[in-house]
Amino acid sequence: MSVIEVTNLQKRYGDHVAVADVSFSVDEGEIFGIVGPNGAGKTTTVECIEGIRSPDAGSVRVLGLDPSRDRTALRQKLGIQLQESQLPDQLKVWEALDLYSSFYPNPADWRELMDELGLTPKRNTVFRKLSGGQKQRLSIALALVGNPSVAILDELTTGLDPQARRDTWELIQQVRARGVTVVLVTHFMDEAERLCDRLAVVRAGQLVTVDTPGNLIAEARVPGVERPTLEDAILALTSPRSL
Ligand SMILES: Nc1ncnc2c1ncn2[C@@H]1O[C@H](COP(=O)(O)OP(=O)(O)OP(=O)(O)O)[C@@H](O)[C@H]1O
Repeated sequence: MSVIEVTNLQKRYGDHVAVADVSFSVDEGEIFGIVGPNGAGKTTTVECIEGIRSPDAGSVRVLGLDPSRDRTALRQKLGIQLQESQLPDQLKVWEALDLYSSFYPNPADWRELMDELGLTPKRNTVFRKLSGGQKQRLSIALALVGNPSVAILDELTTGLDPQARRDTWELIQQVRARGVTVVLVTHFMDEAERLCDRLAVVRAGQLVTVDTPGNLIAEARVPGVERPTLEDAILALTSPRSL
C-alpha cells in the first residue's frame, strides 16, 4: 500500500523553478531516500509532503490526505525533523521532549528515546549550549516522539560523529521495524545504501529515476570505473554532463 503519492509536483519561488516535475510513491514501512545535488529540489519536495509548502501544480497525498489542506489531521501522524532555529534557546533537552510528547495522543516514551539518542547526559542542558551533533540528535528524537506513521528526516545525520551516525541508522531501522514509513533526504551515499529500500534521484527539479541502491549500482555505466559505487552511480546520473 502506498503511503505517500507525489504526482507531477511543481514548485516555483518567484521565477525560479525549484521542482519542475517529480512523481514517486512510497510504500508502507519503506525507507525511501531522496538524493541529488545541492539545489536539486529535495527539501522543497519534502516540504510539500509535510504541508509546509503548497504545490503550484501536481498533487501530493500522504495517508490519503492532502498535506496543504489537511495539515491538522496529518500533524498527529507525521514526524518532521525540525530545523534547529525552531527551538527556543533556553529550552532544556528534557523539557523539549516532554513538551513535544504532550502534543500527541499516543507518544513514545521520551526518556527511552533520549537514552537511545545518547542525550541523557545532556537532559538538563539548554538548547543553546548543545553542540551541533547534539542538536541534530534532539531534532531526530523530536521527530519520533509522537510515534508517527510517517517520519520525514531531512539530512538525518549531517553533523554527527561516526558512532552517532551508526547509532542513528540502527534507531531508524528499529523505527521502521515498528511499521513506520521513513522518507529521508541525504547526501551520504553510505547512509543511502545502508538504510534505503529505494532512492529517488533528482537533478535540477526533475526526477531522474527511482530504484533500489543495488539496481542503481548494477546499472551504472561509468567510463573508466570497473566496479562503480553508489556514489559513482548517482554522480553519473546527476552530473551536468549527463543533462
Ligand atoms: N525560500 C526560497 N526562496 C527562493 N528560492 C528558494 C527557496 N528555497 C529554496 N530555493 C531554491 O530552490 C532550489 C531548490 O532548493 P531546495 O532547498 O529544495 O534544494 P535541495 O535539493 O534540498 O538542496 P540542498 O542539497 O542544497 O539542501 C534552489 O535553487 C534554491 O536556491
